[in-house]
Amino acid sequence: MTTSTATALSDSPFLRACRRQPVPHTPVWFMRQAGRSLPEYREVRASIPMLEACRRPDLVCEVTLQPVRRHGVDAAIFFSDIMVPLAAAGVDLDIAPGVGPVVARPVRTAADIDAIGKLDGGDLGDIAEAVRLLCAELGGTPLIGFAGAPFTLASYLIEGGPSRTYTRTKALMYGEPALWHDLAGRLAAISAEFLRVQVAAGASAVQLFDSWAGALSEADYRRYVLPHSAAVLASVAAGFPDVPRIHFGVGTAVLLPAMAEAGASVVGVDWRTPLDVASARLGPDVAVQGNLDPAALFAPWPAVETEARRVLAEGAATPGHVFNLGHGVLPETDPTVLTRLVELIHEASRR
Ligand SMILES: Cc1c2[nH]c(c1CCC(=O)O)Cc1[nH]c(c(CCC(=O)O)c1C)Cc1[nH]c(c(CCC(=O)O)c1C)Cc1[nH]c(c(C)c1CCC(=O)O)C2
Repeated sequence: MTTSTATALSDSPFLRACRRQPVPHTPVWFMRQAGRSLPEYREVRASIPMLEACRRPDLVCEVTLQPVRRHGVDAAIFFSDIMVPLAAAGVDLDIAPGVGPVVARPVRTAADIDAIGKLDGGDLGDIAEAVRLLCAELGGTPLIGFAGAPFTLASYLIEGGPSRTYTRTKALMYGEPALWHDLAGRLAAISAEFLRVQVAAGASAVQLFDSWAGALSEADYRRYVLPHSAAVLASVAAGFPDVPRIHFGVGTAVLLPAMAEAGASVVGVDWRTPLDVASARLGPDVAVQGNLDPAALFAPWPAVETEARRVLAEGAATPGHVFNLGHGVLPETDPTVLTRLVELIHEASRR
């Protein structure tokens, strides 16, 4: 990387906001900005299964760049899936269209847990290659690397697929805590390695997705989950102290302080909690990311604008704000609304 690229990156509004430094405008990117809302994405993916697409550096690079070109967002997020490192560690799984992750043999016993392999960075050469290609193309635009957090990953492995109630996951957690901690510890090591490979290859920040942690009480989160997510974030902090760590989940109003304590520099907030309220709970040393309701993008533009301006105003009352949705872009979203939203955020927050 040239010195001027390194300076441009370090001075980028996204990384400055993560560090709670003054910014020329509020940075904005969208979870799932690369994906089915874009016709150019659907064209590239037409005949290629998701997990295969994730292992092709040229394709990952193209798809990651699509929303940066189209919307002018302030950061790219690496195109992959939270299940990719588990597949690389030998778990037999698929990503079924319209369903999500499906695990061939759900993990329920000590033997199942023992069968989960270790992830060796050497198995992720194509991931590192894709990150390097991307960083060269992105120049001064930061790339966010990501991984799934142990609870969210465990829920897919134990349930065998998506779940609304997490009954088997919780049954293992409450009923066999030693097995639970063994599994969560292994998943933490896999996620940490996935993040390490992305950052070592050039990613400027990381996001740990604990999308489904909101299913837990604060006490259970602290007891069964926090130590494992903290291990993932600590491993990034130890290797790359200057790389911001974003920690995100849905329905986490009561978990926000614990999610920060796990070692986050930025906490992602869904639309249920106003950003100023979230920030008051998180304190002055943590930035916030969010939190426009993804469903609000289906309203007529004046209503989208009103909601976006409210989020900006609430974000302005925090130590640092990265504008985002409260969860991922829904596949049916009109991409022209996303472009218009980026323009609005940049203009309305210009200082
Ligand atoms: C829920 C889900 C998973 N995996 C999948 C689903 C969706 C099921 C469906 O709607 O058909 C499958 C999946 N994952 C991804 C795709 C392709 C892109 C798309 O269709 O939009 C597809 C089809 C990309 C992804 N999957 C993920 C990313 C990275 C993060 C991002 O872009 O924001 C991408 C590009 C990460 C991911 N992957 C998963 C979770 C829980 C997360 C964390 C983020 C979240 O809560 O939504 C599991």
